[in-house]
Amino acid sequence: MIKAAVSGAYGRMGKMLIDNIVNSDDFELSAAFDIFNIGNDAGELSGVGTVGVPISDPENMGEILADTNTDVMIDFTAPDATVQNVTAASENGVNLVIGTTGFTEEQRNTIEQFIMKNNNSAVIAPNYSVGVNVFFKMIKEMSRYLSDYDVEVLEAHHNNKKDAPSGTALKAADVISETLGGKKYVYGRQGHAPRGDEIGIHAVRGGDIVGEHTVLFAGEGERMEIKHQAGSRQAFAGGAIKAARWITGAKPGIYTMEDVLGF
Ligand SMILES: NC(=O)C1=CN([C@@H]2O[C@H](COP(=O)(O)OP(=O)(O)OC[C@H]3O[C@@H](n4cnc5c(N)ncnc54)[C@H](OP(=O)(O)O)[C@@H]3O)[C@@H](O)[C@H]2O)C=CC1
Ligand SMILES: O=C(O)C1=N[C@H](C(=O)O)C[C@H](O)C1
Repeated sequence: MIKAAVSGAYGRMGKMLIDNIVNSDDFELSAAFDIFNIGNDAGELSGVGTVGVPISDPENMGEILADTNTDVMIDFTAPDATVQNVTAASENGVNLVIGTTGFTEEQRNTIEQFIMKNNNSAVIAPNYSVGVNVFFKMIKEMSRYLSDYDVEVLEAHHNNKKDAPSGTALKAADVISETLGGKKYVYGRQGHAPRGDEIGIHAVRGGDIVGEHTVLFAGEGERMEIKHQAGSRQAFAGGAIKAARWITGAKPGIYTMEDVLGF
C-alpha cells in the first residue's frame, strides 16, 4: 500500500483527493493537513465517512509525516503554503505531487532547489487532467503549422479561484512561445491597444466553472480553436493519483505530468 498524505485536505481538490485515496485498492490515507477544521476526521469532512485520520495543523507536518511513514504527499493549497509544506516533506524524505498554481518565479525556484537538495522526487504540474496534457501536445503541433497566425489564450474558472491567469493558461502560452522562439505576453487589453507579435492571455471568473481553456489561432480569412473543458474536478484528482502512484517508484528529480503519462 502507498501511504499518501493530503495537504489542503478541506479544500475543493483536497476533499476529492481523499475520496480517491480512500476508495482505491493501493493507497492508504496516512495524514491530512489544513489550517481549518483541525482535529476533525478528514473522511467525514470529505463525505466518505469516518477514516480515523484527523486534519492536522501544517505546523506539525514534518513530525507527522515521519511518524506515519508517509511515502507521498499531494499538495493543492496556495503558493506560500506549498513552499512551507515542501520544506517539511522534503526534509522527511516524502515525495511530492504538487498541484498548486500561481507561484512567483522565486517561489518555484525555492521549491525545486529544496527538493533537489534533499534528493527527493516530485511531480509539479499546473493541470493533472489527461485531456489538458494532450491539449498541450496539440497546441505545440498547431503552433508549428500556424506560426504566423495571431495567438490568444482564453481561460475561465469559478469565482473562488485566487490566481489569474490560470497555471494552465500560462503553460499553454509557454508551450507556444517555446515552439515559436519567444513571444511577448499581453494580459487582457484596454484602451489604445494595437495588436503586436504577442500572445494575448485572458481570464474570466464566474460561478462554479470548473476550468476551461481555449487557444485561438487567427489568420487571414480563417481561425482555429482548440478547447478543453473540465466538467468535474475528478479529471484533476484522478491524474494526481496517477502521478502519486508513478512518483513512488521514480528516481530523485522534478517531473511533469507529461513524464507520468509517458508523452
Ligand atoms: N494542478 C491541477 O490540476 C489543479 C490545480 N489547482 C490548484 O490547486 C490549488 C488549490 O485549489 P482548490 O482546492 O480549488 O482551493 P481551495 O482554496 O478550495 O483549497 C485549498 C485548501 O488549502 C488550505 N490551506 C491553506 N494554507 C494551508 C497550509 N499551509 N497547509 C495546508 N492547507 C492549507 C486552504 O485553507 P483556507 O481556505 O482556510 O485558506 C484550503 O482549505 C490552487 O492553487 C489551484 O489553482 C486546482 C485544481 C486543479
Ligand atoms: O483553481 C482551479 O480550479 C484550477 N486551477 C488550475 C490552473 O490554474 O490551471 C487547473 C484547473 O484549470 C483548475
